[in-house]
Amino acid sequence: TSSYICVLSGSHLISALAVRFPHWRILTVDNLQYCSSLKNLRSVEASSKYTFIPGDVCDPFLIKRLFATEKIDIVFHCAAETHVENSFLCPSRFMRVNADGTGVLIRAAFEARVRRFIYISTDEVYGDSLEQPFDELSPKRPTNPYSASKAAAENIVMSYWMKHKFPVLITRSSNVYGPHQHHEKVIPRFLSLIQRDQKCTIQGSGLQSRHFLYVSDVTDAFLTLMEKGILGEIYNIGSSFEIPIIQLARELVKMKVKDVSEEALVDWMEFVEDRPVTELRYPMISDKLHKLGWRPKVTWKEGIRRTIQWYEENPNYWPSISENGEESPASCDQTPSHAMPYHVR
Ligand SMILES: Cc1cn([C@H]2C[C@H](O)[C@@H](COP(=O)(O)OP(=O)(O)O[C@H]3O[C@H](CO)[C@@H](O)[C@H](O)[C@H]3O)O2)c(=O)[nH]c1=O
Repeated sequence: TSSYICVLSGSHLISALAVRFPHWRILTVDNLQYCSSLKNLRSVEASSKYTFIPGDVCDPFLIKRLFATEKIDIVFHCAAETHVENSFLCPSRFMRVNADGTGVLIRAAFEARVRRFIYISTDEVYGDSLEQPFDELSPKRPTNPYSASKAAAENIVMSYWMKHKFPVLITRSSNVYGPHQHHEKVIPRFLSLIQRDQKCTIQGSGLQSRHFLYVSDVTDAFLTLMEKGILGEIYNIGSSFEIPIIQLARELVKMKVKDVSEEALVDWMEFVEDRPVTELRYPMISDKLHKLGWRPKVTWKEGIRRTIQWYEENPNYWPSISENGEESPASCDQTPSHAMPYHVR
């Protein structure tokens, strides 16, 4: 039988669902912010099973109407403000989109008796750890406004499970990379900079490390959880591939620049101001998900090869990083239209 599935953002997931379940109807809601693009959905746009709805997860009228008019069985909630640096500039916007938006969505989904509500969260809710890896029972200790807003959203989702046994699942994944990703994230950013003969902008010492997962492995994990995940549970989606950021820059330069010598590598790095909080590493144990049969399939070597090739073939996919190598911070000073004039005495 065909199901009705609603995905809030998450273009790779939508493409994977369309391939795996060709009879399902897929609805997507996305407000097409600077870091998303309709081009990411080219593989599904012609399908009669697929509908794109431009809109905002924070819009209760739109979201309520959506659930009232469509018979939705499954929700994947990937809509979020995601960039840690921006979250220090616009903390309230992160709370509004990530926490309030989740509240709007889960209430509508609950009232419509959705069969599964899968919330896509992050390893950053644990805060960082130098030694001890996190499992799903580790406490949440977010250290930036982004992860704080994701932790708040998780709590809202869990409260619907605890109070109503509304069928929720939560995922927490490591850093994702692969084609299409906006160049605010470190791998596409370094690749785009190197491609333009510019230096990799290393924040702080570059000794902080990240675990990277190729995007198709993450969508596989989402599908595994949709089919086999235990309701009310949280699942880590981790990777054993960990690399310090400075080493990442070195590797990417070596892959992109022909015959570059070891000594010349340093000329490709520019050390820039660190973030307000340096999160050193996010080690995770993913045994719970492994028990459901999921394992990452794409090696770093293969994943980065595909990624590099994609960025070389699509150099102008995103508007380019500005000349000085910095992107303008997302603006967060929009005044609500109903705001009262404020006079300083
Ligand atoms: C863009 C950029 C980043 N970095 C560093 C900062 C971080 O230590 C590391 C990774 O940065 P980002 O690619 O922005 O990713 P990070 O802050 O880890 O967060 C990502 O990964 C998280 C999962 O851990 C997601 O929940 C977030 O939404 C996602 O943005 O690279 C640089 O040194 N230079 C850069 O230009």
